Amino acid sequence: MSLLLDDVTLTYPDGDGRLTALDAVTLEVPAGVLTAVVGPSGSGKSSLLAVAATLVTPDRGRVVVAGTDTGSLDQAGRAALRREKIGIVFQQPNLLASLTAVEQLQVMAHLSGAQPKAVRERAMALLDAVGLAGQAGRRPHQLSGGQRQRINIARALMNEPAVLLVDEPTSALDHERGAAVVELLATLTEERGTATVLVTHDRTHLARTDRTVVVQDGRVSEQALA
Ligand SMILES: Nc1ncnc2c1ncn2[C@@H]1O[C@H](COP(=O)(O)OP(=O)(O)OP(=O)(O)O)[C@@H](O)[C@H]1O
Repeated sequence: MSLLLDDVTLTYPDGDGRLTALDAVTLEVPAGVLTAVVGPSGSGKSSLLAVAATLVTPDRGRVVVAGTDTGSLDQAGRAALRREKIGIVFQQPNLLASLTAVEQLQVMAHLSGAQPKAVRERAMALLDAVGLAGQAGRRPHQLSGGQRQRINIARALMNEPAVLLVDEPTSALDHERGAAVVELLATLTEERGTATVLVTHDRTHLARTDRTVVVQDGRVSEQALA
């Protein structure tokens, strides 16, 4: 088991009271499984990702990442766990304008003090895995939106995370490029054995995911495969 949310409740301050964003959510995501999370705006999808990423601490319940109960960690411990075990892909790639494709990946590992040669080899292998080996020397403005999102995904995999959390990666792409990104996520999840959670608005992508979870008013329910 790579990611477990166990009876997680998250509330935010709301006027004099509290707003319940996640309401006793239990979700297990095994290694090698691509789980889609869908639901209306404001239903709690981003909150679920933020809790899974250990960026937000729930009021109640357990978040277990690659066997570690994150409730037992202090802030530094959670930061280390995020660096080592969790890959996060946001909606917008947020690539650094002055760096080439391969450097966008290398910078991640340099931060954690790995050997430069091994880091470059790993970065090139990942660019190859996302179909961009030939674009390694290009800067973001020389790449398409779909290519930038592929680099974003490759960058999130640099530290070989057990858990990959992906927030609306296709929202800035046309349908065909979006479908190709979801296809890539499915392949990488299977090959690398990540426990992948994909938040998406686009239900046409669900055919390519292993499983769909619906969030409604902060509660999750399983949906049969489409
Ligand atoms: N920092 C915050 N403070 C207060 N309330 C918040 C905060 N973040 C989210 N909420 C509220 O919590 C609920 C769940 O929000 P969340 O962002 O998780 O939904 P979502 O499903 O990701 O929505 P969307 O699809 O629009 O991104 C909403 O009612 C939202 O208004």
